Amino acid sequence: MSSPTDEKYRGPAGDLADPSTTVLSARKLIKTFGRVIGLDGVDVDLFPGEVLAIIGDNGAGKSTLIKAMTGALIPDSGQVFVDGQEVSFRSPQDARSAGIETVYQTLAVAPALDISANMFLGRERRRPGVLGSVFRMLDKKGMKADAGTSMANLGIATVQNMDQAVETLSGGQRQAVAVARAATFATKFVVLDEPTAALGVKETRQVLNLINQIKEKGLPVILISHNMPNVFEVADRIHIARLGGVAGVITPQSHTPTEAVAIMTGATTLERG
Ligand SMILES: Nc1ncnc2c1ncn2[C@@H]1O[C@H](COP(=O)(O)OP(=O)(O)OP(=O)(O)O)[C@@H](O)[C@H]1O
Repeated sequence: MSSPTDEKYRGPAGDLADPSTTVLSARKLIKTFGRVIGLDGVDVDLFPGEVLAIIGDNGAGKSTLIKAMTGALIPDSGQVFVDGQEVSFRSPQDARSAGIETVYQTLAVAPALDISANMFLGRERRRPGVLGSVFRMLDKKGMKADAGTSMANLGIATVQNMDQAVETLSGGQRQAVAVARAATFATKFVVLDEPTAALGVKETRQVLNLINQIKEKGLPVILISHNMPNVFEVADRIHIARLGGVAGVITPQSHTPTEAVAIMTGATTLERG
């Protein structure tokens, strides 16, 4: 029999799911860097339509976990399932082809290019007919229109002109372009690694709104963040990474931010069932 306190700390959120019911599942992921253990047998589930936050102290293994699930790092062992099918991504491009978009802290935007060129970077669309197939002409008009529609659909009203070079945008607007690009091309889920770390209050609000918009579109989101108020505002579940492992999975309803930090730092242990 468990006491109410045990129940609270165990929570329903940490039970592992059948990968056939998840968008993404990782099982027993291990990644070492020489003697350093990056991942020590980590399990993760991402359910349809949810925002899953990944929190943890510096060096807890958050980035390594994301990279090992999205082809940027190849795990030493373990399994990754997408829509119930086991995958083994060998590169980030493999994951992109499978409908997974990741926005890293170090933004992969091309500053000198305009917004629509950035949106379609690496996925440039050619003009129809011989103009595209023989002369390799780009469908700039179509890309511009679609970039504008994507930004508008995501409620990004502050960027008016798709011809504007990305280097002239504010940090928040640049982040918005990167997130909009991810949301436009992802068909499975979007991963955001510290999307608000370098942003001011207003810009952070814009990115949080974007996360909610992506969720409303039905795309699940994995959000890595150190910002507890942000995490508690947008996450459905919170995966707490610690020392290469998992300290537990909680929800904003089951725990307070203070309790989350205590679990994250090892001051409290989250008992698992
Ligand atoms: N390429 C690498 N070579 C050697 N060690 C690495 C490498 N990448 C990560 N590590 C180590 O693996 C552990 C987990 O690092 P990781 O970057 O995943 O942590 P994190 O939780 O994302 O941290 P932060 O919040 O500081 O970004 C750390 O001890 C780190 O030093």
